[in-house]
Amino acid sequence: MIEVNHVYKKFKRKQVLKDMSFTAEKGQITCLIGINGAGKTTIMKSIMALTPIDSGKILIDGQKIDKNAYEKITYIPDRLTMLPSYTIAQAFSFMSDFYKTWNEQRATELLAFFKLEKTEKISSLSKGNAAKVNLLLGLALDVDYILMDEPFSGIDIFSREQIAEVFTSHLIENRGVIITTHEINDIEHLIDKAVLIGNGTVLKQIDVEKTREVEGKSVVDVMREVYVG
Ligand SMILES: Nc1ncnc2c1ncn2[C@@H]1O[C@H](COP(=O)(O)OP(=O)(O)OP(=O)(O)O)[C@@H](O)[C@H]1O
Repeated sequence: MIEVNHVYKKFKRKQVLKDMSFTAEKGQITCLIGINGAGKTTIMKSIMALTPIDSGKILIDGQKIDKNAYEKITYIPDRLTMLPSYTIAQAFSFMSDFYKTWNEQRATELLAFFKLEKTEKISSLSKGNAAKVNLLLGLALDVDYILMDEPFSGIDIFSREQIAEVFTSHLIENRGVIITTHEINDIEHLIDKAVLIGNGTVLKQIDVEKTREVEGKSVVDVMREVYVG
């Protein structure tokens, strides 16, 4: 489990995270929802210890993140950071050299799933295909937790559907996934938990299935109550 406990973070005088607390379970997809600037990326980077927090505690399976934790967790940023001159094949060998947890077989499986060719150059990928390669490079690591920043952002409906399919496949099973979005519609049916963020804090955590069954409400219904009032 990832536990975020009473986390505070300021950038200069701006309090970006204020008493932020939530959990994300293994085997579940947790979605952080909030408008632009709500602090979603900051919390992801804080979980990865890429951004130092001012106070509070973040635990991964009960442990503070250290260099060994990087074999357990990975962060997929909102854009592909691989060298543009690389082909996908070169990106694969870079990942294999760099990460002990790289799983070439899974990478090849994902490549076929996304109908991409290893000979394609990163610089010539369309936006949607670049998003798929970005996701692929993260998903091909044998880690327990995957953090994804806006995996559906700015890509067409067919690519979104294809990416959504990955979320329901064995490629995700048993792993803990945290994704951020400000567009819930595409993924409401895929997620187990929604964490509604506003003003740097958690306004509400929703068990999606329970809320649907017991209260008859969708995530969007609850969002309307929380954000619109
Ligand atoms: N390195 C930084 N230095 C100064 N301010 C920062 C830094 N990183 C983030 N911020 C500020 O922190 C706030 C939260 O940013 P963050 O990127 O976490 O939001 P977000 O919810 O991910 O937004 P978006 O949906 O637009 O990606 C913003 O006001 C942003 O300007």
